[in-house]
Amino acid sequence: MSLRAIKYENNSLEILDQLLLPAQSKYIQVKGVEDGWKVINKMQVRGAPAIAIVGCLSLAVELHNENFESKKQLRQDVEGKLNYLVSSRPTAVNMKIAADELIMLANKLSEDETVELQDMKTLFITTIEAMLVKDIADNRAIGDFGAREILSQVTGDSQVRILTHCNTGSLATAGYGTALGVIRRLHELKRLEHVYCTETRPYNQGARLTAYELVHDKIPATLIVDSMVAALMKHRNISAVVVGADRVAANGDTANKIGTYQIAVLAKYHGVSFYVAAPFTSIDMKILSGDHIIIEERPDHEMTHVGEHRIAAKGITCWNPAFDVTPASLIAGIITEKGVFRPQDLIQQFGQDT
Ligand SMILES: CSC[C@@H](O)[C@@H](O)C(=O)COP(=O)(O)O
Repeated sequence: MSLRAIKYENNSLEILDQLLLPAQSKYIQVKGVEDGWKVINKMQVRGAPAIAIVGCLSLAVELHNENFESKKQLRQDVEGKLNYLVSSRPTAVNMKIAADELIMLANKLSEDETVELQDMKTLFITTIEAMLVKDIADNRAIGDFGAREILSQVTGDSQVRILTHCNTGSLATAGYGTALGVIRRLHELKRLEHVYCTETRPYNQGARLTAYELVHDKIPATLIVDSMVAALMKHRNISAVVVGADRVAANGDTANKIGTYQIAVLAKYHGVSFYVAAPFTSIDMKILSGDHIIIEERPDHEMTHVGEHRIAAKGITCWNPAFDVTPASLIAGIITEKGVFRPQDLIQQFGQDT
């Protein structure tokens, strides 16, 4: 049975509380937009694609139980709530892209005189529900393109050793995962010798979540702490690094979990190919470079404590940016559901969205 971070059935939404993993697997109910905003902001659900899907589904649940007097009222309601959901976490672009698309749909439907109020509401909800299915299909395509790309760099039938960072699996998406999807696909093809996952300080998404998924799926894996990456590359003959993304700029600069940038620098030094795996919903063609990405800063508590246990000296100040930006020049390829692109080819192929 694959792990399910998001359960959505009969208009009821539940998410696996990722703050409690791996010690406890407990689902919590999301009854509407206010709950949606809170579970995203508190990181009970996290990972760029999962944030967007849970945010939008929380709106679908709320809409289902609401009555509207006019299409104009429905349109205003969804616009306000989507903008509120976008404010829950700033760096991942997926929620913003989903909100912009849904607001455009709401505008179109409210102007279309052939569409009745009830049909508008139903269409809106079914569009949101389709996101869940599409994300899994996209992740499987990412997995396949990524595995083929990595295997094209090795000779014969040899197996590969991959390093990944943070959590990009079933827990960060609707299922299967992005970078972890590539790793799952390599394992399915019996071409994965071993995967190394970083602990991913300060929030330990690697040690708590990726390690949990790898053990669950019986994928040969080893945990390292973040400061071991250079030694790992020197001693363990890593074939490639694959990480996810929270936002890819039009020039290919990529914001991802803090620590990604230093891994990319080390990969360059050691001649290891560094890949980003992300769906198109993580690509922000509206911004030219990573300089325009807002980096979320999280509370000191996440650094000074592990759970409720304080590990840092009392009185010390902290700097806790949750993400960093890896320059496009360090990225060998961006693995998407439409294929693998060199960062510099994104603009040429898809144009800047102004
Ligand atoms: C498929 S998820 C890709 C990224 O969102 C992931 O690596 C990451 O950085 C998640 O950060 P988080 O702060 O846990 O939401």
